[in-house]
Amino acid sequence: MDPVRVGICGLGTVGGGTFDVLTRNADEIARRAGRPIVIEQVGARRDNPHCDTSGVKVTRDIFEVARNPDIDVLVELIGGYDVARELVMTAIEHGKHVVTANKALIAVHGNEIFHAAHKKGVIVAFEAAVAGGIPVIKSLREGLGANRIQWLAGIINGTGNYILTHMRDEGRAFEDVLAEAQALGYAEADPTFDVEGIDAAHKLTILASIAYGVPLQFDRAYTEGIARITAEDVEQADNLGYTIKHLGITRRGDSGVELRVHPTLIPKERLLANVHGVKNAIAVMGDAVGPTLYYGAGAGAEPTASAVVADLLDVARNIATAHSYRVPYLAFSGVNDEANALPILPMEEIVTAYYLRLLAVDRPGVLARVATILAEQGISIEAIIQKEATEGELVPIILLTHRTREKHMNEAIRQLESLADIAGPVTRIRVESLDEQE
Ligand SMILES: NC(=O)c1ccc[n+]([C@@H]2O[C@H](COP(=O)([O-])OP(=O)(O)OC[C@H]3O[C@@H](n4cnc5c(N)ncnc54)[C@H](O)[C@@H]3O)[C@@H](O)[C@H]2O)c1
Ligand SMILES: N[C@@H](CCO)C(=O)O
Ligand code: NA
Repeated sequence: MDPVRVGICGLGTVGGGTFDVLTRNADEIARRAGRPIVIEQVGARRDNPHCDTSGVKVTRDIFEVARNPDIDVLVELIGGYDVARELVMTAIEHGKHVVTANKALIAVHGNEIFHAAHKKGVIVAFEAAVAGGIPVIKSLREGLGANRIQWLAGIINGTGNYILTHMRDEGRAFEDVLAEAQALGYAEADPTFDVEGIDAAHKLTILASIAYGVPLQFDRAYTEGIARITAEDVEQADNLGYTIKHLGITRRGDSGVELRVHPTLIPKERLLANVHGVKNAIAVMGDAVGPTLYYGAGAGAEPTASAVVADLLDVARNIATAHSYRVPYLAFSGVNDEANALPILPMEEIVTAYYLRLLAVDRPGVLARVATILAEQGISIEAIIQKEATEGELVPIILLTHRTREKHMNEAIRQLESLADIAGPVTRIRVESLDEQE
């Protein structure tokens, strides 16, 4: 059979890894695909010293690849929103299939891209965009196709988990570990995307669309980063039997879909609490299958290339299949714009448990006043820790609450912060039991 001719745009971390894996495993990949998958052209601003591109056409103009009639599939690995969007739309206009690792692109411009691709009858594949090498999109879209997905929760940013792991285990500074993650090629071009949860929210947006059939709605996702987690909170969480992880969580209820990324206390015995370093893991709850878990490297050159090349294999196998018989982009037939009108819930409407840390003046009755405010909002306390104070010192009070609606917690925190007995802002970290029954 004719080879599938690939044009790789962007030869950085993932582009370089993809080039290497495709070259190194060419024979085995060809046997799997039933035809060779060949790199016809590379579009890159500069050479990658790790890649031997002799024998391949190299251009500095990536749009030349998008228009090249000898290319069947454009692999977009430049990253970012605008140029990547233009590149992918140009490739689609020219009838090319597209493989991308760009979650920002899919989460923000995916609805438009899938519409254009659907019209043209071309494939847009993006396994590498979520959780790097873990085949979670394929699992959710195909393997779990029988299920009504109830919720999913995951560690879906490798850089953030790498930072949290090394800060906790080695007591190292945030900036120091971040620089290491950047040097290893894990971080986004703008690493605030990693630490502020934007990257995780891009990925969660994509997962929620595939899980429930809702349109991509990145602008409705709630995003909170890891930069404000303190060593004290890590220690207190540990004392209470929890680990703090940066989670993306989405849950489908009768009135809407929760879509949120934030630091989360999870029971230490959960598998997700034991996912360390650059590893990612996503727990998915389906009504028929029950809980399933997907684990592996969430970032890095070759793990991510593994997903890019798997998508190329899918393209090679489906290139001659009529478009209407292919697996839909977001799991539901069509492009998800009318499939499921369930709204994304505003953060005030989500229901979860909370960890609170307050600094109180050591006076009789403080605890009672705190408990009254919580009770008035219908919030019940599961556990409380109050440390001994030395004369005149502020004492930390740590509270774990039962599940409540976020708006009630917002009001309780507002009232707690206005108490004369409470100094400074109240620290709030959400708690998820990730119970299989929930
Ligand atoms: N690094 C990872 O572990 C990882 C994992 C999963 C997904 N991704 C995604 O993969 C994509 C690429 O990430 P990366 O880490 O390889 O980034 P990178 O910065 O290492 O590589 C991007 C490359 O594209 C080139 N480039 C950018 N704009 C260009 C243009 N207009 N013309 C020509 N070349 C251009 C850059 O010079 C660079 O070499 C991003 O969308 C990222 O989110 C990365
Ligand atoms: N910067 C991302 C790359 C993988 O998507 C991460 O650290 O998870
Ligand atoms: Na993946």
